[in-house]
Amino acid sequence: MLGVIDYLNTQPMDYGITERLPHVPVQRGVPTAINAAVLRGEVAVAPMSVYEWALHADELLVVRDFSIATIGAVNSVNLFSWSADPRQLDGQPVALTTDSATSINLLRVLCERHYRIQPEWRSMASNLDAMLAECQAGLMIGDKALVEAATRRHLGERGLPYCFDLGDEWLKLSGLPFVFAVWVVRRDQAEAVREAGIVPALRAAKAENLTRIDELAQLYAPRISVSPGVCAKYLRDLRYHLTSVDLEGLHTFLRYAVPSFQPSQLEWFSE
Ligand SMILES: C=C(O[C@@H]1C=C(C(=O)O)C=C[C@H]1O)C(=O)O
Repeated sequence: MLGVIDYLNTQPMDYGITERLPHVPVQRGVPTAINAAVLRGEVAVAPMSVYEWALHADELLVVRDFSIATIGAVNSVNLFSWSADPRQLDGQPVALTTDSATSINLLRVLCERHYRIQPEWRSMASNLDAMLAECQAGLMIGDKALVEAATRRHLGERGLPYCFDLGDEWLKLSGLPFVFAVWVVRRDQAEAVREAGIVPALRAAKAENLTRIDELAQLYAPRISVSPGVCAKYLRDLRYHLTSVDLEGLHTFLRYAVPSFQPSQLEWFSE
């Protein structure tokens, strides 16, 4: 079973994959749902939040050269806030989307090491109106965050919230790229994944789709009601590889976020 995160950012790996792998069942969902399906053993290969992978690295192999990553602005991991400076969120209620495992921990790291504040965290569904009615700020990810950042709505009487891109904030702290997700294979299902040819199919889809970004953007834009231009720029600004500088960013984040993780626990999936 293949897991797919139902966001625009995974389209370069996922578009056309059911035609390439007609006999492989696919499960779709938000990152936390796919993370849980992998850990339960229902899904053998999927993109996974790097935070969750690091907690379970001994059960999982990592596919070489696949990621959802950024250098600077990512455009879809945004802290919407009534405060003009994140430092003003000290002691304030801040909502964290239940869809994310990596980005919520990126915000925790930024608060600890960059802003030096301690907000009061609240887990909430990805609804910006509800988050900002209850809290001083709210973290959103994925398509909903992309749409909110592209449209910048006024919310009730308080008007337009400030918007901080966590890709940018991480670059300011570390000077490095940030890796949100890697593709993992369950160690106990690696042989079945190899036999089904899933990773070569993902690799072929990625190679072809990255040459057709405008087409992917045109097809996806109506689903989220933003322009194809916004979708195409979003896809072009993201990184889908795991080069040595991405790995440096990943290991730096994990040193802060998952101190028990050792880089030697990273084991590659052999194709
Ligand atoms: C950049 C993003 O990366 C995602 C963020 C994730 C997380 O925060 O756990 C997991 C998978 C990625 O799809 C995004 O979805 O906006």
